[in-house]
Amino acid sequence: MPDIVIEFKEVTKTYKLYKNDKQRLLSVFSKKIPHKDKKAVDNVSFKIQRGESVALFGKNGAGKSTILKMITGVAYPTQGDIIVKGRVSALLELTSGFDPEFTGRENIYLKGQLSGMQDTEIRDLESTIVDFAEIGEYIDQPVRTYSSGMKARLGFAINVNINPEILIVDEALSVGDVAFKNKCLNKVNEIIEKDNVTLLFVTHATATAKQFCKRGIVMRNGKLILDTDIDTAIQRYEQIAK
Ligand SMILES: Nc1ncnc2c1ncn2[C@@H]1O[C@H](COP(=O)(O)OP(=O)(O)OP(=O)(O)O)[C@@H](O)[C@H]1O
Repeated sequence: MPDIVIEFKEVTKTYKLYKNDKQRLLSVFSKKIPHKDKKAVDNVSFKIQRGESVALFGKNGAGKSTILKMITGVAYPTQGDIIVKGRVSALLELTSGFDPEFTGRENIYLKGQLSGMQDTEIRDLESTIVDFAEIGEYIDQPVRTYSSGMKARLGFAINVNINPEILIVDEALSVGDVAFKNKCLNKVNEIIEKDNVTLLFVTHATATAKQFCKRGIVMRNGKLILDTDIDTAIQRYEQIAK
């Protein structure tokens, strides 16, 4: 029996578009406010097995981020079912979820707890995370005093070191300088080389996708149009992206 860790079953996500914010607010009280429906994800089904590395391709607005948001639980499907098994680490919005008044070190505990870890487990990883982030004495300063690059470094350091079972990487991942970026890429490589770690990678950079993934899913206007080996997926994506 294949060990499926992510499954989308006929998933649709519809956003309601209102004329303006006032109309959007009024819609909370009345169902009669005029709006247009936008299907960001349209009847999408796929299964990803434990240990697979899958690239998700599509032009701007194809529905990739919406899929990731539903996997991480930030957005919910309007129709269909989603099954996600295991600890998800999303290298997406690295700077979100920090409490600005807490120090970097305290935020390590905060994020660890939110990921379902015990304090003892977090304590064991604390020095690894601090060393990885390379933000020096700022680790004991409140996060509100950090530059955006420092926040991203700490966010990345936490997310990759909490032993994720499912790793979600967005190409928007540009954390700090070249040296740190290379360190991040090496770390992602190291994680996905472990058996049993599943990778979902969203990118427009087909060469990088090929480096990490064997399978590719191509999205267009919210629909899944192809789910196949990485070479065929890249070929198709390059055709539609022209
Ligand atoms: N909160 C929202 N309200 C209304 N429409 C939305 C919302 N979020 C996304 N959309 C729309 O849904 C569609 C899919 O968006 P999504 O962000 O998933 O695309 P994407 O493939 O990730 O694009 P990109 O490569 O630009 O990040 C787009 O047309 C977008 O405008």
